[in-house]
Amino acid sequence: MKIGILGMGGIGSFIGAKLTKNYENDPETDIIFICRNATKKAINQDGLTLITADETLTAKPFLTSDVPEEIGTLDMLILATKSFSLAQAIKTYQDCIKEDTVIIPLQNGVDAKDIIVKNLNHYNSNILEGCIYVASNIEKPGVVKHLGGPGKIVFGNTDEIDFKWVETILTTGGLQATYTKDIKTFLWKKYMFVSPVATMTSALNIPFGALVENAEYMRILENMMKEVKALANAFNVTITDQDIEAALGMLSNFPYQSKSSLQLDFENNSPQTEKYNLVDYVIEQGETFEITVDTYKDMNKKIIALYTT
Ligand SMILES: NC(=O)C1=CN([C@@H]2O[C@H](COP(=O)(O)OP(=O)(O)OC[C@H]3O[C@@H](n4cnc5c(N)ncnc54)[C@H](OP(=O)(O)O)[C@@H]3O)[C@@H](O)[C@H]2O)C=CC1
Ligand SMILES: CC(C)(CO)C(=O)C(=O)O
Repeated sequence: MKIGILGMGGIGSFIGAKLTKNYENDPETDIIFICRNATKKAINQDGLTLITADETLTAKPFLTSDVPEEIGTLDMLILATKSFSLAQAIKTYQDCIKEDTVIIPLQNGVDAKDIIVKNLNHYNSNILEGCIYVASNIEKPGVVKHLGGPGKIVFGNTDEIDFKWVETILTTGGLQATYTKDIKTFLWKKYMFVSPVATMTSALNIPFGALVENAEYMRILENMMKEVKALANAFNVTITDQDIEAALGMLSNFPYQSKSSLQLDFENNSPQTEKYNLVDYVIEQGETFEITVDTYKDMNKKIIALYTT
């Protein structure tokens, strides 16, 4: 089995280090890190380092490459780029994907599968959907720190094909992974937390703790969650008021100074951010389905004023 991980940043490295360590003595399983430039150079030189609270793992994969011919065709491809890199990444590694390659995207968002389908030049019935519950960031190329969260992967599909066997491959590889046919609900529930929190903390330029301690901010956040709930319903996914309560409560589990990755990307003047997937997508789909997303529109105006003038 040839497993490729595309994008060796916070998420890809968390997954890649564990899979490599757990499959290092298995001659039948090759783990391939698909990365480029400084990351590729650092991993080739020193291996990939994952720093966790309990241990520091150094992993040397079967292959580190950004050359499709060298990578060859893959049996499984885990997509761990940011959302804005997904379309180009699929186009670049098109030849590594055969008809039955199992593809698992883990981006924050609900449209990764649509992006893959749009950019793959052939039919593939094995494009799954997924998400990961973790906080893991690049310290420097080839060195990644697991900051918290269980690292649990939830993945699945909604058609009749059974991919339970993929769960066994991932768990044998040292990952917490759960296969579900209800993946849309998981994706939307995660989105219903990540998107409003990222949008609001970016728009107001405040850490998570400053949201929690302000009742008016929490009321606005709840409105945004309700707007996502309405949108999920338009996609035939049920989000309940209890889910919203739980999401609001979850915010207090983060340290006061926590910031969303969207906010950090704005602060760091990153050339690209996930704003489209986390903010604009809700507004765009709201308009398509004629769902009121006024709170999102207000916050979007603030984001534009704060970061693009
Ligand atoms: N980090 C986290 O804790 C969490 C992140 N997420 C989500 O997971 C996704 C990934 O996030 P994260 O890991 O933080 O992102 P990072 O920016 O840390 O990593 C993305 C990596 O993808 C690489 N990449 C992009 N395009 C290509 C390409 N064509 N070929 C090879 N490598 C490529 C980038 O490399 P390069 O530098 O060369 O461009 C970079 O190393 C996002 O959607 C995020 O929202 C979800 C939960 C938590
Ligand atoms: C909001 C958070 C920290 C939740 O995991 C996240 O995933 C992000 O900032 O992208």
